[in-house]
Formats: sequence, C-alpha cells, structure tokens
Amino acid sequence: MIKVKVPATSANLGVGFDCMGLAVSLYSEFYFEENPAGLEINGCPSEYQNEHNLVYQAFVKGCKYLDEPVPSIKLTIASQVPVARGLGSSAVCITAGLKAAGVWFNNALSKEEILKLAIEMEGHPDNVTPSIYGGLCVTFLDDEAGEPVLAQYEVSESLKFAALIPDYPISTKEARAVLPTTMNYATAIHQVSRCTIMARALETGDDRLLHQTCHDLIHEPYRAKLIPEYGQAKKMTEAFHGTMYISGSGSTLMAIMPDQEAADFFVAEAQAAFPQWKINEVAIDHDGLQSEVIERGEVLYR
Ligand SMILES: Nc1ncnc2c1ncn2[C@@H]1O[C@H](COP(=O)(O)OP(=O)(O)O)[C@@H](O)[C@H]1O
Ligand SMILES: N[C@@H](CCOP(=O)(O)O)C(=O)O
Repeated sequence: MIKVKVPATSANLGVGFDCMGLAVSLYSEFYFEENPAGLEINGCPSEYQNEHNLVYQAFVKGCKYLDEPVPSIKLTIASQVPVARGLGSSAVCITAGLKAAGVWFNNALSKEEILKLAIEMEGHPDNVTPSIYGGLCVTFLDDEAGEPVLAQYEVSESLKFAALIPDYPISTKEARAVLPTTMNYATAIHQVSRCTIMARALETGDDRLLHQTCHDLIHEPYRAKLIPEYGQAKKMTEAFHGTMYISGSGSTLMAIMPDQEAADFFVAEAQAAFPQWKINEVAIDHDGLQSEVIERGEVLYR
C-alpha cells in the first residue's frame, strides 16, 4: 500500500497572484492499494467516488506519462483540507495522485516532473508548488521551454498565521470568472513592487512592512464581493495589528499576526464574531508532499 500525505496551501499570499503560495499544517492522507475487483474510492463525498475523482485522474495522468498500464486500485482518502475554501484541496488531490503513480512504478517521477504535470492539471503553479515542496514558494513558467522556475523563501518564525474558514464554499472556477481580463501599467507596477518587498517582509517578520505591502489590486477587490464578511474580518485583523488577505481564491481569509500573543487573542475574538466558521492558527509546513510504502502494517520505505 502507498500512503501519500500532502499539506494544504494558502495561495496568492496577498500580492502574489498566481505565483506565490505557502504550505500550511492541514493535511490530507491518501492510501493507494491494488484492487483487482476494480476502482473503489472511499473517504470523500459520494460525487467524487468515481473515475472522475481528481486524485484518480492525476494518478491516471502519472501512469500515462510513464507509459505504464493504469493499475486497478482502491483509494482511501482522509482529509483535513476543506473543499473549495481557498486552501488548495484541488492541488492536494492532484499532487497526491501524481506522486502515487510515481511511487507505484519504482519512484519513476521526480519532484520536477510532478510539478510540471500538476501545473498542467491545475492551470496555475501557486498552490501545487508549496504542496510538493513545502514552505513559501514563488513559481513561474519559463517563457521558452514552459518549464517551472521556482524559488523558496524563509518566513520569520515570529509571524503567526490564522485561517478564518467560512461555512460556505467558493469554487476557484467561479472566483476566476469574476476577474477582469486586462490591467493597466499603474496596477502592474503597484503589484510587482509590493510583491517583491512583501517577500522581504515575510522573511524578516517586519509586520509594518508586511501591512504596507500586502495590498492586492489584481484579485481581492473583485473577490471580496463574494465574501460578505471580508470588511469586518479585515477590520478585526487590523485591530490586532495583523494583515489579512484572501487565501487562494477564497472563501478562507488568512490573517498574519505579528506574534503569538496577538494571534491567540485574535483567534478567540474572531471565533466569537464568526461562530459558524472554523478558525485555526496554522503552522508553516516545511516538508511538502511525503510518501510511504507500507506492507503488513510496516513502513518499507519513504
Ligand atoms: N477529496 C476529494 N476527492 C476528489 N476531488 C476533490 C476532493 N477534494 C477536492 N476535490 C476537487 O477539487 C475541487 C475544488 O477545487 P477548487 O475549486 O480549486 O477549490 P480549492 O482548491 O480552493 O479547495 C472540487 O470541486 C473537486 O473537483
Ligand atoms: N491563484 C489561484 C489560486 C487558487 O487557489 P485555491 O486554493 O483556491 O485552489 C487563484 O487565485 O485563482
């Protein structure tokens, strides 16, 4: 049996639309076993328990890329990552399926190959890269070869992340449909300058600089309208000297707090204000995608 564990992600990270993302400590686990009786999928909503399942689709893509026959499998999913909440559930499914295909055929897929195939499936790299590599990642596709180019950045340990997860979904497809198709020079300059300096603010833990730089003009103004509580949550975050952005395509709002004390007070206050939401501090995941081959309850190799 192959076990794959993948962290959730917080993509865009304010001003890093479609390029910057962070792996966070909510995990999904996937178990792949041979099942001669045919495809069987458990542990996810019934609408995903068929051959269209995204994890299975990615597994098939990996097998085909390797030119190997698609094995008949039982797939069991145990997920902490909520669906359509901007925490990368689709990226998690895709990277897990690809990784399992690689492991199934003697670790035949490198991380770089998994990344390239995952971007093809997801359409943008900002959530799949951190789900594979962990930490804070920035990625773009090379103009000529179309190869992913990535850099990893440090995040100061003093900064604390609190995920405000609403009780309603927003699908990435719908959230992309509300975006304009063009932007002007002034907006591009605003965004590029802030994104570059925000990476430094995250590295140094400079919460004032973080607040100055984390001001997106590319997607948040349009998507905030899909989250009625956006303004209230932002005000509350700022009252605790934090900085808030829409995680991925929403609906989760991510607050970056300057220290542990502020994070603890903020989480309690936010939970009282939004009793139906799940509000958790999340740590940064530094490991990314992990796999194990297990036989008779024993881990044979990782
Ligand atoms: N456990 C799962 N099994 C199969 N597909 C899943 C699972 N979790 C998420 N998905 C797929 O991912 C989609 C949600 O992705 P998306 O709209 O990008 O939101 P997000 O990635 O922010 O959670 C679902 O509609 C479904 O297709
Ligand atoms: N850059 C993408 C990120 C989507 O992330 P997800 O976690 O919501 O899947 C976008 O903003 O559309």
